[in-house]
Amino acid sequence: METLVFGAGSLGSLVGGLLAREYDVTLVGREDHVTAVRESGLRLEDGTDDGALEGETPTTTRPTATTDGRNQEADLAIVAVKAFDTQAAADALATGSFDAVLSLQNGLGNEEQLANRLDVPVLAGTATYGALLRGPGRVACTGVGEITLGAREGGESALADRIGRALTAAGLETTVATDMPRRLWEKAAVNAGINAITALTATENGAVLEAPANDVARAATRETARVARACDVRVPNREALAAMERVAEHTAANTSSMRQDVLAGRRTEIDAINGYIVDRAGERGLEVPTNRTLTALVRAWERGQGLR
Ligand SMILES: NC(=O)C1=CN([C@@H]2O[C@H](COP(=O)(O)OP(=O)(O)OC[C@H]3O[C@@H](n4cnc5c(N)ncnc54)[C@H](OP(=O)(O)O)[C@@H]3O)[C@@H](O)[C@H]2O)C=CC1
Ligand SMILES: CC(C)(CO)C(=O)C(=O)O
Repeated sequence: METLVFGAGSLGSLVGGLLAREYDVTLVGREDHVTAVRESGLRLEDGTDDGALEGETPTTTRPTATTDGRNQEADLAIVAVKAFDTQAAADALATGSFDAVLSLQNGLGNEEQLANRLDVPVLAGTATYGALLRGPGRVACTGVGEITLGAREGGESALADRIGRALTAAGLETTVATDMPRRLWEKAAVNAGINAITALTATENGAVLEAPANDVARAATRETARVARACDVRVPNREALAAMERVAEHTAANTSSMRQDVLAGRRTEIDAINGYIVDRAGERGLEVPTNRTLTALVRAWERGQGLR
């Protein structure tokens, strides 16, 4: 399975590096990383606390690497850019030729943007692997998780089954799911409850389990589940709240991706998480005051940094 990974940052380099043990992989990334990969290969390192990858890493794989994502050809294109770069990725991929495109991004609306621009099937996906680009040509797996993928509208998909088998054969933990809309919305409900709050309050994920942040996190999660149902995706409040608190408990000592972005002075994925929920709620005449406030505050921070 020839694979193009569009967005060779942390997640894209990890997934691309793991796949390159088995398949021809092309990474589309930035200059310094691409140069390092071309010169010395891509080094995969074990960044897990418990040495979960010991024995398999460090290892060096040799994917092809380029800074130009236009006019590429592959069986599969995996999109691993931040959500605010999805449209640019779609525009570049539209100049190439692929049998399928798979998003592994966080947030909502990425698959829709890709599908609106591309003539090939777009699959939905999520990744619970932890990845960190430690420097040019060096990526660490900070947590072994899994990739879940399937038809973006839900239901059976022979294409998703085929890609799922190929990812599994390359040693990636993979699940093919028939309920991707529910999974994406539930993940968004988790992120809506954790990411912006921890970014704004400079706390670790576990903080949302305790007063006074817990009320705000639960309100954001409940609002998200309500909007999901208004979009015909069945996400009961009880399940969304349980998922948010389960993830916060399991990752209590972790720094959320949005807090990491804020700490690094980078643009966040607020538009694809709380912001997306505000937009869908607005279209349906629903009030989502908690998500609206969190979105406004994170956008105000981004504006203050000159990031938007
Ligand atoms: N990291 C993780 O552990 C996980 C991440 N995710 C999700 O995966 C997605 C990617 O996250 P992550 O890997 O952390 O993000 P990164 O910012 O590390 O990776 C994205 C990379 O793509 C590059 N890029 C963007 N546009 C282009 C382009 N047109 N051409 C070439 N390179 C480009 C970026 O460069 P530049 O920064 O210079 O623009 C960056 O290096 C997000 O949606 C995230 O939420 C999901 C699960 C786990
Ligand atoms: C699940 C969670 C909240 C883990 O930190 C995450 O997905 C993120 O930080 O973006």
